[in-house]
Amino acid sequence: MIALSGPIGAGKTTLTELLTKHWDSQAYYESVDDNKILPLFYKDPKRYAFLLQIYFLNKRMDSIKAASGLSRSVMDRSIYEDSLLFHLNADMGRATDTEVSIYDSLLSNMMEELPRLSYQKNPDLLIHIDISFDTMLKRIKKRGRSYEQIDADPELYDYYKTLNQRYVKWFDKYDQSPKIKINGDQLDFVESVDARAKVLDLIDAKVAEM
Ligand SMILES: Nc1ncnc2c1ncn2[C@@H]1O[C@H](COP(=O)(O)OP(=O)(O)OP(=O)(O)O)[C@@H](O)[C@H]1O
Repeated sequence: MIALSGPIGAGKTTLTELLTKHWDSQAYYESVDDNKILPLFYKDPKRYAFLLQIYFLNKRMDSIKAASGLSRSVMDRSIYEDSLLFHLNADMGRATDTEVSIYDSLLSNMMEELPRLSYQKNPDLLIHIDISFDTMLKRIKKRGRSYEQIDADPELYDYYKTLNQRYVKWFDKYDQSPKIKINGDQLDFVESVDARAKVLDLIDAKVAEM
């Protein structure tokens, strides 16, 4: 099982599609457009931050159970990033200490690897797509999901900026599995065929050495 990570608009969904076509393996997507809580969260983050995390935690655990054990299955986002996002929201006063501590302990309880379980919850490889803050803003604008737009809510600018910075530290510290970083600014695999081939080569080489 392989998990992708990266900031909003990094291209996780596209890379999941590319990889699973390339390997003829199974993709696990968390549909953003069907998520009824996400627009509510963007409108009133204080009220919906905790509920949104419980929603994601539940959904991602479903994907982990389905994807685990399947060779080269790919999840379009890792469960650990939810925690990164939730902590950022909590630091912005959108969740209480009690909610954070319940979330943290629930996550660690759910992710504990038990020898008697037939499936493993941590991925075999994490593929992280690193994009700069500028690229992130451009992609968010280009994609045009209404609730993500800074024009509609200027406070999102700081939220996105801090999020992007926290991703860098998060990836450096990540140690739950082997990992590889793709420079999404230099290798625009969404637009460029050459970049696509290079990214697939990099990932194939990493998988071969595991
Ligand atoms: N745990 C979370 N807490 C708060 N918001 C979240 C969380 N997970 C995802 N989101 C929000 O959901 C939306 C989709 O995010 P995500 O990065 O998963 O998909 P994406 O932007 O479509 O990714 P990509 O373009 O890389 O395929 C974003 O607005 C993001 O902020």
